[in-house]
Amino acid sequence: MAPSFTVFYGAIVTPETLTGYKSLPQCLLCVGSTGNIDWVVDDVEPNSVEEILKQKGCTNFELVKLLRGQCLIPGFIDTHTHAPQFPNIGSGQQYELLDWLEKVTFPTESKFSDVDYARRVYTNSVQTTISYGTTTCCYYGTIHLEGTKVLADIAHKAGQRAFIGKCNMNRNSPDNYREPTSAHSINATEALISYIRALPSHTSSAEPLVQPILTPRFAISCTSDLLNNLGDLAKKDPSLRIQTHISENHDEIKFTKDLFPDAPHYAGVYDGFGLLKHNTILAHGVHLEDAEIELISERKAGISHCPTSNFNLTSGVAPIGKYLDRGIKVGLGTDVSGGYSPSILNAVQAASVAAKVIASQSSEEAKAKTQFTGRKLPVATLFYLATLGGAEVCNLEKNVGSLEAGKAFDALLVDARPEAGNRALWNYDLVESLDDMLERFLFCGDDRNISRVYVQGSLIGGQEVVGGKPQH
Ligand SMILES: Nc1nc2[nH]cnc2c(=O)[nH]1
Ligand SMILES: [Zn+2]
Repeated sequence: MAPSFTVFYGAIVTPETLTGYKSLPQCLLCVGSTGNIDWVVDDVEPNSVEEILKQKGCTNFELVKLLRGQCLIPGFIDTHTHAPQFPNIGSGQQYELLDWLEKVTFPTESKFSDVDYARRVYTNSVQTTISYGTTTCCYYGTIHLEGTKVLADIAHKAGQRAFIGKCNMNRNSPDNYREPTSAHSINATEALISYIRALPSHTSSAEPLVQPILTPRFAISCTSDLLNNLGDLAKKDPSLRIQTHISENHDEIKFTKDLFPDAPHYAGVYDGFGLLKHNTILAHGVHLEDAEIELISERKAGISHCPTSNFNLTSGVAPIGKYLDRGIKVGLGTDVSGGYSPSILNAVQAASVAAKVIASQSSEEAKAKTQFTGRKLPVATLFYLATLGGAEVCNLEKNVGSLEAGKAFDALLVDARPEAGNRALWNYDLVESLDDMLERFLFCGDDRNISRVYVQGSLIGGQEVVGGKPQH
C-alpha cells in the first residue's frame, strides 16, 4: 500500500516576519495525502522520532531523513517573469528598455504565433524555473492565445503553481506583434481564462495550481479602451489577479505621461481604470513618486522587485526599503530576459547589492530614523522576499510561502554538502550553524544545491529528479 504520509526529519528553515525566520535543526514535518502539511514538531531527538509518530497516529508513512548539510525551506516564488523570453537570456544587454523591446523582445515574442515553437520554448522555460526552485511562478506569455494555452498546459502538466497571462497589447509595437483591436484582445483573454479554469484540478489545493492572470503589458502597449475593458473584467471577477509593469525606466515614464496626460502619474493610469488593487502585481517600481507610493500602499497592491533586470537594462535601483517601511507587499522577480538569470537565488543576491548601493548613498542620520529605508537588507528580509513576501504579492500567503501546519507543502530540499557539486559551498563542514548555511546557500547556491522541488506535496523536480542523483 502506498504511504499516506511523508514525514521529513531534519533541519527546517522557514520565514516568520520581514526580520525573522525560524531555524529548526531537529524537526519532524508530516505531509498528508492532500499535499498539505499536517503537523510540525520541533526539537525532536533522534530517539524520540518513533514515539512521536506513534502519538500522532502515523503508521503508513515514508520517512525522509535529512543529512547534515541538508535542510527544507519553502519553495521560491517568482512574482514576475516572461516565459517567451527565455531564448534571449544573456543577449541584447547593450540596450535600455524601449530599444530592447523594439530590437530584441518584440521580434522574439512575435515567433510564438507558431504553436510548435511555443511548445519547445515553454517546455524549457518551465523546466528551468522548476530546477531553480521556483514553486510558484507568475508568467507572462505573448499576445497569442494558442501559444499561451500551451504554456498553461505545460505548467499544469509539470505540477508547478503558476499564474499565466496572455499579453494585452494593441498599440506601440510592430504590426505583426500587436492585437488589431481591444475587442480582439479582450475576447482572447476571456477565452484563455475559460481554458485555464477548465484544466483538470489534480490536487486538493485551496486554489487551483494554475490560474489565469490579467496581463496588460504596460500602459504604453494598451489604448484607454483596452485598459477600460480589462478594468471591467477585473471588476466582474474580483478574484482575477492582474500583472503589469510600472515605472521601470525614465523614457518609459515620460512616454506614459505623454499618452495619458490626464492621469496624475503612472500608477494613476492603472488606478483610473480599476487595475490597481489588492491583487495587482506591479513589476519594477524603480522611480515611483511619493504620491504613487502612497496610492499603491492604499490600494494594497504588491511590488515585484526585479533587481537583476533593473541593473541589466540600466533602469535604476528600486528603493525597496522605502516600500517596506510604507507597508507595501514586496516579492522578487527574475524578469527574464530583462534579467539574465531565471534563478530567484540570483534575484536575492541582486536585491542585496541593490540595497547596499542605496545604503552607501544614505547618511547615518537618515538611516537612524528608519527600519528599512536607506539600509542594507538583512538575510532574514531577503529570505522573506523570496518566499512569504512573494506569496503575499500573489495573495497566496494563507496557502504557501512558509512551512507551517495547514499550508501546502511547497518546499525545497536544499543540499549544501560538497556532494552536491557546487564548490563555492564545499566547506560546509567548517560552518557551524543553520543560519550560516542559509546565508551561504542564498549567496553562493545554485540549482545543483536544489535536490528536490515539491509543490502541493508532489515531487516535481530538483537534482534528484533531473540529474538522477539520489542524494540521501
Ligand atoms: N523588463 C521588461 N519591461 C517591460 N515593459 C514592457 N514589457 C516589458 C518586458 O518584456 N520586460
Ligand atoms: Zn517584465
